[in-house]
Amino acid sequence: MARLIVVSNRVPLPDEHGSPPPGGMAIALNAALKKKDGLWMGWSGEVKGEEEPPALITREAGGITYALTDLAQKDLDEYYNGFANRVLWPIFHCRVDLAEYARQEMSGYYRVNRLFADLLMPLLQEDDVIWVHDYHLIPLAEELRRRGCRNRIGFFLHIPWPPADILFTVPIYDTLLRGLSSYDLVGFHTGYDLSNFAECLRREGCGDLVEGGFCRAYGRLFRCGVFPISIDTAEFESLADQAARDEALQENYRRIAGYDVVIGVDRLDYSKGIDQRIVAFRRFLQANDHRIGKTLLLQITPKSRSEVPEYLAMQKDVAELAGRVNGDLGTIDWVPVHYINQSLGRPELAGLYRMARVGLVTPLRDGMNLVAKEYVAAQNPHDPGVLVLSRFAGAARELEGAVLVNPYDPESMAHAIERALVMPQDARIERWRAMMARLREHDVYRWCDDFLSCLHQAQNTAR
Ligand SMILES: O=P(O)(O)OC[C@H]1O[C@H](O[C@H]2O[C@H](CO)[C@@H](O)[C@H](O)[C@H]2O)[C@H](O)[C@@H](O)[C@@H]1O
Ligand SMILES: O=c1ccn([C@@H]2O[C@H](COP(=O)(O)OP(=O)(O)O)[C@@H](O)[C@H]2O)c(=O)[nH]1
Repeated sequence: MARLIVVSNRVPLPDEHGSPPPGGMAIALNAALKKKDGLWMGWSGEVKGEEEPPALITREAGGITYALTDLAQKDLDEYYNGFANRVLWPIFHCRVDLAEYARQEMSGYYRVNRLFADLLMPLLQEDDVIWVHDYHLIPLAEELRRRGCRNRIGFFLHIPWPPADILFTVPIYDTLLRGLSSYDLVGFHTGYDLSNFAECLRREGCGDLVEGGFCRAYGRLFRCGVFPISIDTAEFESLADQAARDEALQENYRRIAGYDVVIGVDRLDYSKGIDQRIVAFRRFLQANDHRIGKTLLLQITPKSRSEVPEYLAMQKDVAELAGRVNGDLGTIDWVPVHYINQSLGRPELAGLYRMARVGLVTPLRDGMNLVAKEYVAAQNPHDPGVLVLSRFAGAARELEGAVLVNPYDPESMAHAIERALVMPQDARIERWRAMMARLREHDVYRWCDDFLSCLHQAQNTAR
């Protein structure tokens, strides 16, 4: 049986009992890895001394082998905080204005990819199938091929692929495009991402899509496809049901239970449109006097990538904005914006999603956005809340029952919030059923199976 090797920057390690960590993708990949005697390789999350030689520490847990490497601070700064999160992340999210390109950081990015390839090569067996995840590791297949690797290698991009004129602002965009052509399958969340990718190849004159789900570029033929990631839908439904019956949890929520709750859940990231959302919520309150004192925005926002300057600046800006709205509009017994910088566990999130009458998911741009899907899966089928969703989230391509909004237009967002709050129950149920049918059929296990079966079919032209 061919083994499955998953490679990603972060590795979701199991807890001390060997259970997979929370997160639909981690659970689905864990299940696939267990079936296939698999191995998951990536960064340990630890920093090593500059002088310590690179090494892989392997450990077994729950039927899976984890192969982890520490990174030196310089590697982390240049590869993760630098090129990945100060060039690729902003540019792929169409924020050219925030990109800070430095040649040294780009070198660090390639150095860490070479390090991953060096460490992985000795572990590989002839029939292993390799699945590489995300923008941190675009060059990995090319590096593995250089070292003689002839295995099938798939790549999945979790963030959007940008339009050609935006990608071309990365000084080494052609190296990235060429790097992807070393894979046997390249997967995206949406058809828009795939067509942007193809447009980049065409404009560069180095390739195009060809019949049958293939792409020909840089002299190689490889598969390309659309694989929208999803959640463990059944698990989220059941977590929300349990939360609704959990007296301790309900007691915790007592203080907000009497209000109409509008919920936002996002990492503190500029791509998520959190400040635009707070501005829109303020407009909504100002335009709807009768909501004053009755409706609140519960914004759960764990801090993220705090070593990257743009993220650090955002921490201050969003906190100040929330404080200003509360200062201007709040009263002694009502705080309009509950802004929380903590990461909550899934059972608690599921309960809060269920309690909220509106899920406000308004990224400026997002690969998929799993929160949108979780909000839907957590609703009470007899009295569901309404999802207000940015048209620029990958999830908008699938969740047709959502109220779609333009996150750059605060007035239309304010209007959408009011529309969601007054929507009659039968309309809410109809919208929810359509979205839930999609999520039940296309859960994260389906995503994983679809990608892997396509990768198994992919003709390995490197063999
Ligand atoms: O690892 P971090 O730097 O802390 O960031 C967390 C993850 O953020 C990104 O998530 C993306 O993947 C989601 C699942 O496919 C998708 O729904 C979302 O739209 C994306 O933003 C990133 O791509 C991951 O690699 C990070 O681990
Ligand atoms: O306090 C929190 C906030 C978020 N999440 C989870 O983080 C994921 C966020 O994924 P999404 O695709 O929405 O965005 P990303 O952060 O990956 O860009 C979702 O599964 C959330 O349930 C969580 O577990 N606790």
